[in-house]
Formats: sequence, C-alpha cells, structure tokens
Amino acid sequence: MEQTELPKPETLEELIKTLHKIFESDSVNVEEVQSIMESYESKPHEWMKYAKFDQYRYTRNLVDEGNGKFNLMILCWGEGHGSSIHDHTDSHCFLKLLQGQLKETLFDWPDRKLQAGMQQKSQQVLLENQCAYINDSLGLHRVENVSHTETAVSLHLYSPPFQTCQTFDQRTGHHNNVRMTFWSKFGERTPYESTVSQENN
Ligand SMILES: N[C@@H](CS(=O)O)C(=O)O
Ligand SMILES: [Fe+2]
Repeated sequence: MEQTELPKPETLEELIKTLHKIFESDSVNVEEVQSIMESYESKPHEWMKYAKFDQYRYTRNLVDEGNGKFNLMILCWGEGHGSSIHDHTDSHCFLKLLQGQLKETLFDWPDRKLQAGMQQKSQQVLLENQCAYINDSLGLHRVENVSHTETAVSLHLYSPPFQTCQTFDQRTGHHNNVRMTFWSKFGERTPYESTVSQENN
C-alpha cells in the first residue's frame, strides 16, 4: 500500500506523536521508523530532563510507553561505558544518537555445538542524529562510548517492549538472561528497590 509522507518532526514531542501514529498500524515499516527518527534534529533542551547519568554504567531512562506498542527511552553513556554483547528479545531496535558518538559492534549468534569464542562481524561509529537498526535475525551487538572525554546520549525505540534479554560472553559464547530496568521513568528517578539488578553492562 502507498504510504503518505510524514512531515519531519521539529521537536522530540512531535517525534513521539508521529511514532504513536506509525505504531497504530499492526505492521511496522522499519525504513519509515528509521528515517523519521533520523530526521529529528537533536535539541538537548528537549530531552535534558530524561538524561540522567551514573558514574559507573550506562543508564536507561524511560520516555514514553508507546501505547503498549513500543518503549522509547534515553540511554546515557559516560566516558568508556558500554553494554555487553546482547540480543533484543525478538523485538525491533532503533538506536538514534542525540549527543556524542557510539561504536556499535555486530556479532553472529554463537554456535551452541562449537563452544568457541565470538568473532566480531562488523563495526560502525554512529554520529549525532544517525539512527541504526538491529533485530535478532541480523545478529547481536555491543554498544560502547569509546571516548575518554565526551559523554554520549542515545534514543532507543523497542517494539514490542521487553524487560529481559540475553547477554553473551565473547570468549565462550555462553549466555545469561538478564533483567533490564529503568534508572528513571518520565524524568523521575526510579526508587531503589526496582533498580538493583541492571546487569547488561
Ligand atoms: N539494547 C541495550 C542498549 S544497546 O547497547 O543497544 C539496552 O536496551 O539496554
Ligand atoms: Fe542493544
């Protein structure tokens, strides 16, 4: 079916409204979501209230629950922070840079029989405003802020939303199931009890 062109979102709020519209439909057009997310030009004052950093690891900050269809969140990466190799629990994952740069390394799923280490498949550096996409059929990834002097902030959309993922040991290919939690929700710091086991980093 022919798709009508969506206007470029001028603000984060407009982007969120457009995403709600797109996800009303049952079938997601990956290129459309990627291009709409890329077309939003990051303005720090619009997302500042969600950008909460931790000294030791990257934080996940919930921005919008997408009417149950998707989760939109802002991830804050301190200098040298990175995720472990992980999957995305059969969801779509869109990752847009709001500030700084992130290095994304792709891996194939490990072969259960081989019990061998995991070789990296490709690498790319994501620049401000770029939007990358991954799902489990494309493979696994690790994301890192390799800068020693700059922080990074990224906007992630996951559809459908998920709360657990698998992380992988690069040397053995062994995996663990981990629960993913939010450092803050809608700009408010999450109470301590629900943040104790954020282990994907
Ligand atoms: N998928 C990771 C972030 S990233 O490394 O893509 C998460 O949601 O925590
Ligand atoms: Fe990821």
